[in-house]
Amino acid sequence: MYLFIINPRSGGGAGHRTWLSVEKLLKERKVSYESLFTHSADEAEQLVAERLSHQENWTAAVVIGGDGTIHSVLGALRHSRVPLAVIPAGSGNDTARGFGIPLTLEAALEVALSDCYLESDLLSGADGLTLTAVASGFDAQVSENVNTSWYKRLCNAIGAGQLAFIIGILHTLITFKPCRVSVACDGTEHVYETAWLVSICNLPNYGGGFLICPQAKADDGHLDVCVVHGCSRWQLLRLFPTVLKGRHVTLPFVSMLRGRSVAVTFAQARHAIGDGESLGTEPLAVRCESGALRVLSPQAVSSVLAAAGTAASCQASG
Ligand SMILES: Nc1ncnc2c1ncn2[C@@H]1O[C@H](COP(=O)(O)OP(=O)(O)OP(=O)(O)O)[C@@H](O)[C@H]1O
Repeated sequence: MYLFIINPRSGGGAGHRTWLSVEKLLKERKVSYESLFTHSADEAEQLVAERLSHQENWTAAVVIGGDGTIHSVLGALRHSRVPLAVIPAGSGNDTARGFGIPLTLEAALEVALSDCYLESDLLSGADGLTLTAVASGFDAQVSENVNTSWYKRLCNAIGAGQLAFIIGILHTLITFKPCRVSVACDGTEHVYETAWLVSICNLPNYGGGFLICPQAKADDGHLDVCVVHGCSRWQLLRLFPTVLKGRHVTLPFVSMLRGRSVAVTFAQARHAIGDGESLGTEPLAVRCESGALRVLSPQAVSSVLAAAGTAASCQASG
């Protein structure tokens, strides 16, 4: 039995439209399912936990929505052994990209109905769980600005979600000021005097496909950290095209760190986001919860083929 969790307003209404098409395909294929429409993150966490506890035989929990919708059910799915599947219907869809899940409905549904999952790490902090990345500083401010903007709705309406982030970057570049930050990685402190951003990543990408930590792997038991510091506004602007390909990592004003626990304290209050959702402006303390969430992903197939004993599995369909 599959549990479909639908956020009808993700992607500016794409969630609802996607569900109508998916439901048709499920009926054609005679797949057993239950559906759950959710209207807020809090409601979703509670309803999903209730549904999962009512019966034992869930094959997967399939989210139709964007990164925020997936974020809302992490607490309910963590350690449940019910795998998460994703049919992307958001504007950024970074979770889907990071797990190699196709962005087209039919192909994503094939993955959701398959049985190959990765045992993904989760980022755990005072504000709960995050799957993709906890970002603080400039890019969190971009997200805050985009999420409260008129241009996000317009870009979603014309199917150009990524364009909203580009507009948001330019908007934030004019107003944001860098400041001192302390980043403690597995207890070792690194201090940067004029820091723009600190990103703690489980997946390589966020912000609609930017490869901020290109070497990050969901199932490696580590967090990858990118710090951008000591550069001018103009250098920061020129950095963004390089991030699309992950080529920024060798620049002199980019520092990459790695660890299992990361604490970030800015000298001035700075916004943070997890999976694109606001985490407020308090200092961050994030640790890696190894293999805490099963995720149905095409990457699991290659992991299984590549090495025995990897944190991935393909089982007979039930
Ligand atoms: N389970 C949920 N049901 C309904 N609304 C939710 C749920 N989880 C989060 N939300 C709210 O809906 C908003 C939009 O959802 P979501 O983030 O999935 O889509 P998006 O913003 O269009 O895409 P993306 O996050 O991929 O850019 C969230 O920012 C949050 O405010």
